[in-house]
This record gives sequence, C-alpha cells and structure tokens, in this order.
Amino acid sequence: MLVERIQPDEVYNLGAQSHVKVSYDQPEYTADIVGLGTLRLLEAIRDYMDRTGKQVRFYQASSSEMFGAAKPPQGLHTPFHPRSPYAVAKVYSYWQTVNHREAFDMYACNGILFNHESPRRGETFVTRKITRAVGRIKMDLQDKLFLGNLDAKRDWGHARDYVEAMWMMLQQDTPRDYCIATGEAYSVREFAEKAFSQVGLNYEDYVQVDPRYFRPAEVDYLLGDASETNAVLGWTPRTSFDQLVTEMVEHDLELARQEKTLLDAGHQVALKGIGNT
Ligand SMILES: C[C@H]1O[C@H](OP(=O)(O)OP(=O)(O)OC[C@H]2O[C@@H](n3cnc4c(=O)[nH]c(N)nc43)[C@H](O)[C@@H]2O)[C@@H](O)[C@@H](O)C1=O
Repeated sequence: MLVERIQPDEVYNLGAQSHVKVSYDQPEYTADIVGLGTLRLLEAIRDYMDRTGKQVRFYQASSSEMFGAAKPPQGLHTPFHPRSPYAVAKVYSYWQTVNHREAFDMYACNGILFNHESPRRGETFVTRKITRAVGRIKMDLQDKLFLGNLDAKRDWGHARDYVEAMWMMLQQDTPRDYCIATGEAYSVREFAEKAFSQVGLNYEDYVQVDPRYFRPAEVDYLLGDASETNAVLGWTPRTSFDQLVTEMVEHDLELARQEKTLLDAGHQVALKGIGNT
C-alpha cells in the first residue's frame, strides 16, 4: 500500500476531477474521485495509524463551490447549497473529513478555498482561458474568444498564497476547518476587461457569448469571508487581483510570442488543451 511505503507525516488531498462543467458530463466519475476518493484516503491513513501508532495529518481540499447558491459573503458558518455534481461530491468529502476528526480523533482539516489561479491554471478554467486568448489575439494567432456567463462573480486569489495557507493549517496545535479567500469579488466580464486592457485591447471587440459554455445550474456570486481564518492562522493574501491578472497575462503573452516565433519559422505547434469547456 502507498501510505505504508511513503510513511507520510502529512497528506494533502488535492486529487479531483475539478472542472465544474465537466462534472455534469461525467457525474459518476466525478463522484467516485472527488467523493469516495477522500474516504479511501482517510481510511488508508486511519488503518496505517492504527497499525503503526504513527500520527498523520490530513488536509482536505474543500471548495467554495460547496456554497453554490448561498448568499454572499460565504464563510465557515454559511450552510452549503451545492450546484453541481462536483460540488455535491465535495460536500460529501467535507463531512467525511469532519467525521474522521470527531470519530477517530484524527488530525484532519478542511480548507474551504475560494478560486485560486496562476499561470499554471488549466486552460479550460475561465481565467486561464481568457489570458491565453489575450496573448494569442495580441500576437495575431486567434480572432475571437468564446465564453459563457460573463456575469458570474468569483473571489479570485493567487494559488501561491493559498498553498501557503494549506501548509499553515497542518502546523497548528489542534485541527479544525478554515476558509481562504481575498474578500473581493469580480465578474468574468471584469476579469476579461482587465486582461484585454493590459495589452491595449478592448474585450468587447473579441469576446462572444456562446451558450455552449453555460452550466445547467450556475453559481452566480462567490465572495469569501475569511476573517475567522485570518485571525487563527495569521494569514492574509499577498497578491492583489490586479497583480494576479498582470502575472497571468504576461506569462501567456510570452507563451504566444514563442508560438508565433515557431510558426513563423515554419514549425507546427501543438496546442495543449485550449479551452472548449
Ligand atoms: C473553487 C472552484 O473553482 C473552480 O470552479 P469554477 O468557479 O467553476 O471555475 P471556472 O473558471 O471554470 O468558472 C468560473 C466562472 O466562469 C464562468 N464562465 C464563463 N465562461 C466560461 C468559460 O468559457 N469556461 C469556463 N470554465 N467558465 C466560464 C463559469 O460559468 C463560472 O461561473 C474550480 O477550480 C473548482 O474545482 C473549484 O473548486
């Protein structure tokens, strides 16, 4: 067994089919990985601790998607109202984690993280889909960007800051749950506006709404209240929304420059996973 071989001190369960729209196309697979996957890990760790007497700390990547339709701002005391198979499975894992902590005295924490982005974000998530398109449009490699609901609002932070918070959660004396957010929300439209204007373009000239990207049930407005977490952990985000957008646009502009250089030199360029979800 893997836990036996690795003998971990800390386990971070970040494994998932993490795309909300895809979870509607693949609900059973999503429930298996995102829901039962957590239970399998918790049980493997419990069994390992029972047999060896060792202590293992467990982090569960809970998600602001669990709040779904709940009114903003959402925090540790907001009741969940999930709006997708992904979010429902995350709620299941949230409670499995709480229950293992209460029933078996495990050091297990839920980090309820609001959206966290970076240049490493998968290209089918909206922020990266936008910044990839901004770079490619600027370099004349693409004409249009097709998006879904431009009015959805998200509390977007930088993944680098959020990963630090995850680690801090497992360094405390007692286990509990936390909420990580910036406390600021922007719409998809505002993200696009800022990203395009970064390279001197107007998003309205390039963005087209395509209903293909609408979700059967949308999460309209996520805005995190991390005040309790900030007080306990002494954590605050370091990267502003403007800095996040700038970093992602600069990264993807450079990627587009490289693509253009290769194309101009007669090479074929295979594009990895440019967004169609
Ligand atoms: C915290 C949470 O964060 C992420 O989930 P998400 O918020 O669904 O992320 P997203 O970037 O796919 O969508 C954000 C919003 O943007 C809207 N939107 C418009 N047009 C497009 C569009 O064309 N593509 C996509 N993907 N979204 C679009 C879309 O309808 C939604 O309202 C995951 O990491 C998840 O694993 C997680 O846990």
